[in-house]
Amino acid sequence: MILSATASADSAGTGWSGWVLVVAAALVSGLLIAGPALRRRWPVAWWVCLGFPAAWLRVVRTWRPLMAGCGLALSRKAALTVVSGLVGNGAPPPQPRVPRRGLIRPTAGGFCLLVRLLPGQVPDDFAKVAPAMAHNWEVHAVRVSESRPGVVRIVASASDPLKEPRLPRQRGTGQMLRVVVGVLETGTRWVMDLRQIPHWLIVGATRSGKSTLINALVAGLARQPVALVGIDCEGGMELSLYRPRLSALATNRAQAVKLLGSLVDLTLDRMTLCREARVRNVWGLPEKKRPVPIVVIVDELAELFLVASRSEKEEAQAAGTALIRLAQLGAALGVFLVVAGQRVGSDLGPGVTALRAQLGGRVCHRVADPGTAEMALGDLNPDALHAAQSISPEAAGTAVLASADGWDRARSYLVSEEEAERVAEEYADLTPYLPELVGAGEEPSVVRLDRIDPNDLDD
Ligand SMILES: Nc1ncnc2c1ncn2[C@@H]1O[C@H](COP(=O)(O)OP(=O)(O)OP(=O)(O)O)[C@@H](O)[C@H]1O
Repeated sequence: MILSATASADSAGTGWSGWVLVVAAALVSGLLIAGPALRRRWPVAWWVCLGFPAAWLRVVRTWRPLMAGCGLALSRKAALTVVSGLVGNGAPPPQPRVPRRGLIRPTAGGFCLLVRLLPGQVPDDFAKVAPAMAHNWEVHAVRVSESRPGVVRIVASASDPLKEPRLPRQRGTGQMLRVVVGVLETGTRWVMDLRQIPHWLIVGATRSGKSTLINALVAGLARQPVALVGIDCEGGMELSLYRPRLSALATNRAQAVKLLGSLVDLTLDRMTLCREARVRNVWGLPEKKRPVPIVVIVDELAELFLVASRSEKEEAQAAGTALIRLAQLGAALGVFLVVAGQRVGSDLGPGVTALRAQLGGRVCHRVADPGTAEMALGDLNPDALHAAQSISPEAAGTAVLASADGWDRARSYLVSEEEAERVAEEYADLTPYLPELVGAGEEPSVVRLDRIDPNDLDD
């Protein structure tokens, strides 16, 4: 009786495990068949279900031979080898030591892991063999950075996230002055955060993607309670698109000098306000008293600095000095600069290098001359220079970003001029009235937009 009960339980158990095996096999084969379609339609789901487990297996399987092949394994002490040879009676000598790796964690479009360095190794030793790792693990790219002393972080991207960056459904970050403008090579969002890095220099040859990036930035900022001011000395051809959402726009250098002068005065007034309230920046002021943040967008820096005749020299110097003062004072007083240019070099004028030093955020698209890439990235991160110089013309919108913290490759979302224009029109009601710029507005072609009744604001 007992025997027959055990036998029936056994057969039931086999039945269950059989079914589990069949279902698992069906699931795996279904996933394999639907794999390519799944990858196209839901890349993250594909990566989690199929891509990551396969990559995990490859890393685990190849870690030791890869480290040995790349010269990152350390052979055991000679004495130990001799002793093991004597004791082990001809047994194979002990394996060389390889760097210890931590857990392999999945990311949105790849995986990352931490690796402890062996004695005598530096992070550069790993950075040099990153291409070998990428080939071995069959991933698009591998980046190596120092995580903390003695430990490196290896980040692998399975495919190139910059190939076709998809516009996310929600582009806002919910925070003021932070805009998601594109995607980073690591698969994460590229956030331009003006509170963290207040001033930016964006360079790139013609058709490299500067305007598209500015479109993405403006489309994000236009929805926020901030003032946008444009300086476009090429007759306003680029920035006049956002005209309904701009609090002021200068379309030639004479107007730009006037507008920049007014902005410097406004900044000095804010300084007095902060001093009287005994706070160190506008963010320390009570919300009701806090002045509206102003983002000044300068398109084509060279137009401000270039001098064709002697008479223009003074104007160019005045524009340069005002920009530098704004950059120096603005961050704490709620004035932010985004300066774009095709060619930025010290030959434009003595103020350019001083201005560059104040623009902490750098974005370098494909450039026509190495000097501009050097100007944008060279002083912060020489490693980024090579990456910037290898951007191809087909990859418009791709850029190298650098700040004091490091560098990244990224690509902006393709926000067309029509889309930017539509957003500017839609949010025109949010355009703040800036009485301080009234002086600059006296020139007929400096546009001042009194979209908001100042009395409403006072309430
Ligand atoms: N992020 C992107 N993704 C895909 N295509 C892009 C991207 N950025 C730019 N492009 C393509 O490149 C073209 C030129 O871009 P854009 O007008 O931004 O260049 P630009 O550097 O401002 O040029 P210019 O200095 O001549 O005004 C766009 O019309 C678009 O087709």
